[in-house]
Amino acid sequence: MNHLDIPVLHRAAGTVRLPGSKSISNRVLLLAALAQGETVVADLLDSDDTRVMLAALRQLGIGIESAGADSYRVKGAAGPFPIKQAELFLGNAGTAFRPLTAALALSAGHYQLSGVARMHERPIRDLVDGLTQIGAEVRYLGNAGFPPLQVLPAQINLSAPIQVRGDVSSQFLTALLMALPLMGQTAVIEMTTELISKPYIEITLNLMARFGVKVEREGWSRFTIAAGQRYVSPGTIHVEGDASSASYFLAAGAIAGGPVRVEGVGRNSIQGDVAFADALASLGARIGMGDNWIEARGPLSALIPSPSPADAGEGSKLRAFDLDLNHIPDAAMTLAVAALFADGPCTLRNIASWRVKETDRIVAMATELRKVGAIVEEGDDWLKVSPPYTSHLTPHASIATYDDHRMAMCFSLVALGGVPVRILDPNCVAKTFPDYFDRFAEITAPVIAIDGPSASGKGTVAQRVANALGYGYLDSGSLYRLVALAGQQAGVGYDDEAGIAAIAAALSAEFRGDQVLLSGNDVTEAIRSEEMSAASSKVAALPAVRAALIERQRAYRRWPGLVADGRDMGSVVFPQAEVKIFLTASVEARAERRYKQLIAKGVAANIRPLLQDLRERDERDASRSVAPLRKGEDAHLLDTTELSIEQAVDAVLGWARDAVDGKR
Ligand SMILES: Nc1ncnc2c1ncn2[C@@H]1O[C@H](COP(=O)(O)OP(=O)(O)O)[C@@H](O)[C@H]1O
Ligand SMILES: Nc1ccn([C@H]2C[C@H](O)[C@@H](COP(=O)(O)OP(=O)(O)O)O2)c(=O)n1
Repeated sequence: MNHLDIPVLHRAAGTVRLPGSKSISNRVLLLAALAQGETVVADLLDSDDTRVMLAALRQLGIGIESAGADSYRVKGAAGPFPIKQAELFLGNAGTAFRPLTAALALSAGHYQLSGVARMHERPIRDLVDGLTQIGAEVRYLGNAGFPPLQVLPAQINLSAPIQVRGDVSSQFLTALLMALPLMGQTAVIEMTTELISKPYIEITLNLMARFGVKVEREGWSRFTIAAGQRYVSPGTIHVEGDASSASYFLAAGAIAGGPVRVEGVGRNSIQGDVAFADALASLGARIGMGDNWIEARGPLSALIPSPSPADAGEGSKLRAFDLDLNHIPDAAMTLAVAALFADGPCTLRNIASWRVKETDRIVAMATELRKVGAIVEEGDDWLKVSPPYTSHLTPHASIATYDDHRMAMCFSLVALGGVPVRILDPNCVAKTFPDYFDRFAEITAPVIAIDGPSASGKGTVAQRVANALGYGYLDSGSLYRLVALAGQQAGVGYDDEAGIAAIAAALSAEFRGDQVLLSGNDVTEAIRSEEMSAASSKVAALPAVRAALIERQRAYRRWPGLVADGRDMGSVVFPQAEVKIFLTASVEARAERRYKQLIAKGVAANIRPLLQDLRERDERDASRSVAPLRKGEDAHLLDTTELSIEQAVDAVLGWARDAVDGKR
């Protein structure tokens, strides 16, 4: 079976930009389609479900254009869909199928809705019954109670309240609520059974309000949409990051030092799962929150006085917990794995819904947690997890994931316990977060940052250290050199900041062994010319160019680790690096090294101009306004003037070992 091996991880720190929330993405698309005016939907989730929704809306006559990465401009119909006849194929996208059924039932046209075989096994009777009560014509084309469906024009009558069950899925209520304002009349919905997943209805009501329609509710049993309301575009709407996806990163920060920051959700979030941060805080994690971000760090250790705030709390455990988690069933899974890192037995209560999700998550969780040494008891609607008696997790466990994206994501946290772990069928994360493991690596892979002036030996030492440790290697200077060369080829002046930054953002660079390719062409030698050395130093001084290259550099942070060399690796690009080194040598020694390098390559060289050039470049790199070259307080100084390459490499490896030992 396909698998992913996650190596031993000691620390989690960094920033993750979350993918858009699935629940919000498809709701916003539909509301924008029905609204009056044009809506720019920014940060939309790119997933199967949203692609299906976009295609269906276009087929129904809604003008939708791309407005940049993950952004769309939706021209609202200001009412029901303009196309009155359509056959829609909606794959397995429940978040498209249900709301579209309701909106089409009120659009006075002839429609057919179908999906993949699995979609035809998913019940829809409660919604169809609700629509039938108000006179809508919705017919089953296959098995009664299931898609595919046919929708016909009908006379809608809203004089009596619509009676709907709330205990199977809250999506049926969401679908009705979003469609009813199309009629412009007063509409009332009454729940006949207890409503589950209330936070999801809160999302629906909140988004409807953003589009100008207010729903009055009496508790969670009766909802009224007053007459005369219609959807109006709010202009631009940003889709929040997915709060359930945030839980893995926040837990990683709480377990393994942090700080880990997620961007895209925060204090103003409308998603119930942000309450996961409160749960983590009750375990002792230190949580920070802004409007659009949440940050987690490990608990402050009460016993060990910490020498500096940065070290505070490292190594201290989470507090054992006993929590009712009914309000955050998805994010609660993350807590079950976090329990491995607690100081005693932990109980998760009121999680019966786990039994009817992608798999029986109570059984799955208990089975897999035992594989890593946990002591687990389970009940109908609870789970009790105790860390292993020895407090050492079992290494090399093979974790089954049950075609459940959340199982795969949760169990990645095990590696933070200092043991390697194997995740079986890791691609199941594609359901909500296709590049989850890459993002997780970007906050957990150890980084050795080596900065210093030209010809100090950074590249030579960094490559040898990377080889010795089996880590990846990033020569960040080559990116600036590539930008300079691409700028020259495109005829853009080095003082045209916006022009060069655009080139940096779109740079098509590839490192293949020792070869460097620019747009597919080998430029390994070309970027090393003295002309490009000088030009790269110029483009590197442009703040917009540096900003454009940051994410690209961070994406090199992969398991089992990265050695990165440059000027601002430790200060800007990887401020959380485990080991930071400022590598230098006297300018004379450096000039002599360059001289020897050039002669060895058969290039005629002269020591004086080399000295002059180095001094000028040192000056420019050290005096620029953004990310100037200088030794940070937290960096080790390594002066190689009198050292051999081996001695320099040994010094770096020694610091790297100390850093890991300190984490044990
Ligand atoms: N102690 C040393 N540490 C690192 N490199 C050294 C040392 N002594 C001599 N060198 C040589 O210095 C030259 C410049 O190193 P390089 O890695 O290209 O520097 P940088 O990446 O900092 O510009 C290389 O040819 C390298 O072999
Ligand atoms: N992280 C980095 C890496 C390089 N730069 C700048 C500094 C240099 O002038 C150019 C080229 O860097 P490079 O490391 O390839 O140059 P040297 O090999 O040290 O001469 O880019 C930077 O500003 N920030």
